[in-house]
Amino acid sequence: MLRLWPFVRPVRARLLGAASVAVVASSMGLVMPLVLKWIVDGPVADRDSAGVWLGAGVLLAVGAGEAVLFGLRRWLVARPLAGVEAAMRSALYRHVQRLPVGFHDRWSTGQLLSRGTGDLQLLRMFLAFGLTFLVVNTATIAIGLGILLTQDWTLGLILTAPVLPLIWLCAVFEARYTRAARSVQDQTGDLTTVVEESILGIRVIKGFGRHRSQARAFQALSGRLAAMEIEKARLLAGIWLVILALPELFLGGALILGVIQVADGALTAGTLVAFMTTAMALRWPVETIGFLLALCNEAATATDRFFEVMDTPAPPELNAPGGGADEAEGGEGLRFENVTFRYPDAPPGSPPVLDGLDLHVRPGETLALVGGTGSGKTTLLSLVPRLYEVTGGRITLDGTDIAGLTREEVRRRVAVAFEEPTLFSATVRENVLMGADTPPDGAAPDDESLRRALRISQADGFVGALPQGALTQVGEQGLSLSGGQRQRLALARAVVGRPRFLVLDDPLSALDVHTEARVEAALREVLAGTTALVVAHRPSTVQLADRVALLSGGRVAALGTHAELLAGSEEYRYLMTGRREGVSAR
Ligand SMILES: Nc1ncnc2c1ncn2[C@@H]1O[C@H](COP(=O)(O)OP(=O)(O)OP(=O)(O)O)[C@@H](O)[C@H]1O
Repeated sequence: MLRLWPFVRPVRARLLGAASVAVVASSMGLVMPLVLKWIVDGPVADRDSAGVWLGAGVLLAVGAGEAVLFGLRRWLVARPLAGVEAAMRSALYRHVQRLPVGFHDRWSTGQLLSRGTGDLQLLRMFLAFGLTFLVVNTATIAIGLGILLTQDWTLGLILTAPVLPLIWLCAVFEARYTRAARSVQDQTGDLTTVVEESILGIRVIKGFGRHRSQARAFQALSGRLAAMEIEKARLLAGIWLVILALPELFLGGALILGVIQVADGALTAGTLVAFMTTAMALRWPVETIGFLLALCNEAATATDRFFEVMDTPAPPELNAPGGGADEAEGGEGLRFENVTFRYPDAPPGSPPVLDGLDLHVRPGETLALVGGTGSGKTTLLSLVPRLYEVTGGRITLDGTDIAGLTREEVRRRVAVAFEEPTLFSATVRENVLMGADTPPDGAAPDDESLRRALRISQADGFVGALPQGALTQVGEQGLSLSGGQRQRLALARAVVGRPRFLVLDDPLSALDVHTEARVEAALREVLAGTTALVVAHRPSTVQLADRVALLSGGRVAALGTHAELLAGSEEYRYLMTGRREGVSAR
């Protein structure tokens, strides 16, 4: 938990102030028994009613002072710690955004969500309350035991006796509770994933009438979580029982001994009252130790879970300072040289997806990539904007190795549109302009580029018919669009920045043939000046391209025009026409 220091550092003065105020407030609670002793042995014994009133007034003042100080403690930490939580959440979000796609392949959304919400809330609670009171209660117990020992050392020793066994029991409890807390927090993440997936996949669940079995599966998972929570509660109840009962037994023993001493005249009644009230005042700090230890454990687990994500190394922002720029303007196009790629989480021994692949897309050329399902087309495309890093070989943009360019530079030159179009909860305009360079502060938003991009992707018609045109909110919290409409907006996003390189993964798969033909006609205008690599499944999409590459066995198995490949490659013919015998290319 010491690793939280960089986040806590900015508020250290406030935290220290709050802890000091709380120690003073708690100690004021311990002054009360001393005032009581004075009242019993003094004014009560002397039947001095004015003295009793005075004593009562002092008690009231001490109580009010304690309340004000506890309020001050809360005021001191509430706002700064909300800031600490926000800063940690931002750091986590920033890091998750920077982590490579390979990380997101491995991690479930629910685990990331629960770490960014529940775990951080727990940490704030611990810092605001748990940490302070661990310090305050320890100090209060130490001061209280000191007072008890000075009032009557024999009775004091009896009350101090259970301290050592309690410490040992707490250590045993902590080890067990940590395991349970970790399991509960991990299972909460898994449950979040199930909720997220079933909401995203609600159409499939309903379509296959699986809502009952899905609900049963969810119930089983949440039942396991509940059982773990009960296990946690059982552990907490056990330690609480011991923490409550053991001191209570010794307190009873001290009371019997004290009464005997008072009867023998060895102790004043006031001292016994003060002793017992001090001991009672220590009950709350002792009782809460169990709860605080539990909170401390959960916070430690939350810290571990937070740093598990934060410790995953993100790729450096800059690989080669100064490498970049448009030094080879109008250069060599896009070149794959002996590219090999294997997914980081691929089963050991499995062949690489791409194996020594060579391909050259000439400047201004549009090259269609065709291949059987699972042949690695999407994988090859993902390597160009460096969503994954090549395992071997290199990829060059206009002669510059992309490994030597900053990711920012690569992504400025290369625009992408994937088959699964993702729209964010924002306006159409914001979704599309994500693909353009961010204008410098204060610059006018580029409406002309937006109109052009919407026209090329044939989206201007339906966007114009939306309730607020391009300013209509779409995405999860907005208007639902059809698959083809979403695909066209994703295509608009890819072309809006007039990129030099365009990488499209079957961008027209959801369109009807007429719309596809119109998009293709408009796309030709963009593709004329752009070097493009386009995954194609249908002959109509292939028509867009100058040449076609057939991907098979992790390499380019054939390269040529559509007609050449139809005539010369059986596999290509089969993919495009479903027939193996020769066909005449039209
Ligand atoms: N994130 C991943 N981790 C591990 N293996 C993956 C990952 N993504 C894809 N693969 C594997 O890599 C191979 C190539 O997948 P890819 O998606 O590139 O094929 P594709 O040619 O685009 O297929 P399709 O035409 O069906 O979209 C497949 O065997 C697939 O199982």
